Amino acid sequence: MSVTFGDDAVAEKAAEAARELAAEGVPQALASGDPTLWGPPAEAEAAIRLGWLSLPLTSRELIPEITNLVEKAQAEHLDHVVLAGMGGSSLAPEVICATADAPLTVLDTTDPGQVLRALRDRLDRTILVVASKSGGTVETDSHRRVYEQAFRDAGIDPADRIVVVTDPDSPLEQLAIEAGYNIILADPNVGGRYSALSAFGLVPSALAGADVASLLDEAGAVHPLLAEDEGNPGLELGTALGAAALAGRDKLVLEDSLSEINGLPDWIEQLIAESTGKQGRGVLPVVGADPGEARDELTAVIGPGEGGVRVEGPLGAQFLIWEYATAVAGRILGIDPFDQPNVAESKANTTRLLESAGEGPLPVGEPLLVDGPVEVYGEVPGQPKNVAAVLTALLRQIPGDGYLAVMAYLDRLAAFDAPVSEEDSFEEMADTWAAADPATLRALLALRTDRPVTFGWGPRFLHSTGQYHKGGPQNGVFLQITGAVTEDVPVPGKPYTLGRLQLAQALGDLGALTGRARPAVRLHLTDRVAGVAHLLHAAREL
Ligand SMILES: O=P(O)(O)OC[C@H]1O[C@H](O)[C@H](O)[C@@H](O)[C@@H]1O
Repeated sequence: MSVTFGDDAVAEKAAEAARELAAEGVPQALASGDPTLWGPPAEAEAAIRLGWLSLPLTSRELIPEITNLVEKAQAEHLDHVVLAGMGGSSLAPEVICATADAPLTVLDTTDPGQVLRALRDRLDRTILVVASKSGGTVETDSHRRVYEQAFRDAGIDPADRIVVVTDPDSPLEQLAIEAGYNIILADPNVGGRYSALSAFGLVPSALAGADVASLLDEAGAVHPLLAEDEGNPGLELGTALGAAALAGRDKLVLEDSLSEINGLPDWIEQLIAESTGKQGRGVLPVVGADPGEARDELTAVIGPGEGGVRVEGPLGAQFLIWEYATAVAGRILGIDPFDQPNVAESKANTTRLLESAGEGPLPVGEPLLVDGPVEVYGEVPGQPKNVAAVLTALLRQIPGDGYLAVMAYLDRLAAFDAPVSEEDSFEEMADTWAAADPATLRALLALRTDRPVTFGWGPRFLHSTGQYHKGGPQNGVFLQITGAVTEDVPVPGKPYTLGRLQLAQALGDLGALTGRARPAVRLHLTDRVAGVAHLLHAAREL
């Protein structure tokens, strides 16, 4: 495992901060789980949130139980592994499985189309992992309800197919005991985004076929370094992130293109955004972007490559080092890296919207304008006449130290429905998919501004960068995309459908953003395919 610097200024600042922390005994204290390192207000939370430090050792106890579960699933030919879990309960397994080439279907969406895709795929061979630390997350609860119903309708006993990963004594544990589900309890002294090496990361990944014992070995190999003042990669990375942010380089561009690890930036994004984005401070992770020249950017590269900071090492070690680094950066920035004080606001807004609308329509308001398949909602300066003018106005509103966040409450897999010919080369197919993918908007808009542009799928990002948007520096500009639902999915036992919940989530977050006087616009696609094409066309023509 190594942390190296391609930028002398960052290297010097990191070394200076590391010397100061070493003089205060921080590396040793953090490695031994001292909860006082983030000040008195954070102490109570930190006292029950440092269990991740010992997971490379303690999670070994889970291996026999996990092996039994895997053998049982194999014996029953359950080879379609579906993971219902939000944020910390699915981001690590997604990277672990993508890196190990182990097929895993992740459900961290309320998009009815995307959920239907999973439901219609090999239900007879599906094993569902319901993962929630709190046991009360609405998306995960909805997935469980939908799958229970689908299993029953197919004559399958849900108890034969559902595995629950949760904290001891959560409401989900109680429900799972009563329903007779397989239950694996996680270490309650580990927060969601620090849980990669806990049962949350290991159980679904092992079921999908990843070698999770090796991950623990990889983390175990760097574990002894965490108490060191010198040659401690966690300290080197954490001081680089913290000191760079204090010096104004608080946008962290995460790159992994040359790495053998697939998708780690998405996991780091949640870890950094939720841990640091609070009290008007924080580090903004930017995923999928080319490094820019902006004075407030720092590039972190996973694996080989060019960048301000390079972090090279196997996945298990990366998890532990980034967690430790985040805790160190939190101390440098003077924030509590273990809470997420603003995530609940959008959730509360969503609940209120659903309750007050009853069975009536959700209060979407009147569109400001309609441009072909795109309705525009919200306030935009300069009386724009079309989508292109709205995008231009939003880009102009980004402050000099700010960013634009694009948040798409859509089916993340829909772009792959775009028709390709078998004669097409892979590059041609990739171009076709990119032309149907709302995520392409990020790159197109990034060409028109020198400020960072981020992209998140809703509601997934609400459990990640959503904290930073609301709790971090108030310099974001926000572009929501929602879409018409053609086939909805009822949530058994609840008065709403997934489509209604998804829209209420978008509106709930929009309320939290506009309540902070942030510029925020919602583009609603009345025809999703045509709407994405229209948006991308407008962005290309800017
Ligand atoms: O595992 P759960 O309790 O369902 O939580 C899932 C996610 O929910 C919240 O939004 C938190 O902000 C995240 O940190 C967490 O990972």
